[in-house]
Amino acid sequence: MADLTMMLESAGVLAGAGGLGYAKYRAPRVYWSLVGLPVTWGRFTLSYRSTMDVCGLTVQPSGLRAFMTRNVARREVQPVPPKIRRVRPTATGLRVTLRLPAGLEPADLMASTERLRHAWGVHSVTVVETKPGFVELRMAGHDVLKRVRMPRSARPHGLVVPVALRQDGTAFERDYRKAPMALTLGANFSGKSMLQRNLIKGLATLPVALVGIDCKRGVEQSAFAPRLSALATTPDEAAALLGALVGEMEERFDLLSRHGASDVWELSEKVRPVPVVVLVDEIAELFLISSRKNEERRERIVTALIRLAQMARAAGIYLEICGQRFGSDLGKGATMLRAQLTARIVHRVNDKQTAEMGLADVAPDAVQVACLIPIERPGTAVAADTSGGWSKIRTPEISKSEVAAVCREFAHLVPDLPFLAPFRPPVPVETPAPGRSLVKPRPVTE
Ligand SMILES: Nc1ncnc2c1ncn2[C@@H]1O[C@H](COP(=O)(O)OP(=O)(O)OP(=O)(O)O)[C@@H](O)[C@H]1O
Repeated sequence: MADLTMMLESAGVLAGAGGLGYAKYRAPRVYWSLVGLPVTWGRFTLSYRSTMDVCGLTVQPSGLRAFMTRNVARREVQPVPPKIRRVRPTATGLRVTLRLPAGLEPADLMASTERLRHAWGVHSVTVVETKPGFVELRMAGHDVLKRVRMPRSARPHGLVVPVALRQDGTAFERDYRKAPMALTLGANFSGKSMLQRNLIKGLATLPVALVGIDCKRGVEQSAFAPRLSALATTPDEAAALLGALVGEMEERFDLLSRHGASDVWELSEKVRPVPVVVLVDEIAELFLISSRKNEERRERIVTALIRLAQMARAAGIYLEICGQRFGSDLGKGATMLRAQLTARIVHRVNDKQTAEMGLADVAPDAVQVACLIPIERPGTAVAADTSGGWSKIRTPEISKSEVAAVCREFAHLVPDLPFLAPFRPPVPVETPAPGRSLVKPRPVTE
């Protein structure tokens, strides 16, 4: 019934808009549901066997099956493709679940995605292993990353935040329990801050403490002050804040050992400390030093970051680090820290070396893809997952004021954490009067 209503609505839109040609480019979802989907489904059904055959994705049938075909059905024994288990249309594409026969593995299909996409005339085909022996072919009918619309079901929950759309039309989520430490790289204007905005918008609604480190004097993060438990806007403040986080991590380890737990998630809700997400806007600001006297501060910052990256997961403290580059050129400790940040997102880069810094150790085949992200598609990136796979993603565009409004709405969720109290940011005044201060200090509650 819902489908019928959608079709009728779509037909109305089409009639009003002036036809298929218009819809194909201006309303690709409407075009897909009225034209693309039936055509692709038909094409797929009719050509499935022959396409799999020419792509080399068939195997000889088992001995019993070959015997039955030869002697009962009295037909010539033909190689068989993976069995289709389910075909499911979506608003942007078609999903097909396949049972792999012995002799085929997901990598065989992954290597043929270009050929499959041309054979069925779709924008892209992504192969995802759903469980051993099963894969899902995700066909996207059009370029869903051109205008990002997140699936309606994508909502923050637990410690999972949907932050972008994948090329196959599914939501890309940051899951802090699965991938606690993350690194986002990208050139100037590639969309790193947009990704952090999307993260903060989602995290703000969850029961977590948000800690910002934005040494560009807080230009990006100070607007989110109502929902931040702490904000450092200079390297000196960052050094003190990171020191406090290391102290808290050690106290949480004492708590874990008193309860015989190895992770905060093993503790009962009553004693479990609040998860803390630390968002660093530009890592280079913490590593680079302008004079010798800053060396000691740099040393403290780098040591604290490495300790947090190595151990803080169990204490429920998570790192989300952004930067333009992150290699040995940042100096001692940089590559060691990078190795601990296993969730990687790489936006458009200026040179292949930067893409390699982010992806070579976790998803080497994605390096070339990151190098080809066009400048006119800000917010597009390659996200590597912890299993060695990767996907092309793009964040939804969202304004700073929209995220600031969410932060104000959920300001009541700022947890009471005394160790962060000295670092609480001043809360921006919503509509400053001319000539008046833009910020007012937040009262510190001990
Ligand atoms: N997903 C997106 N869709 C559309 N526009 C975007 C997207 N992401 C970023 N942009 C635009 O691209 C520009 C740069 O984005 P952003 O500030 O996030 O980049 P950045 O990598 O943080 O840059 P810098 O390193 O200079 O701070 C902004 O004008 C922003 O509006």
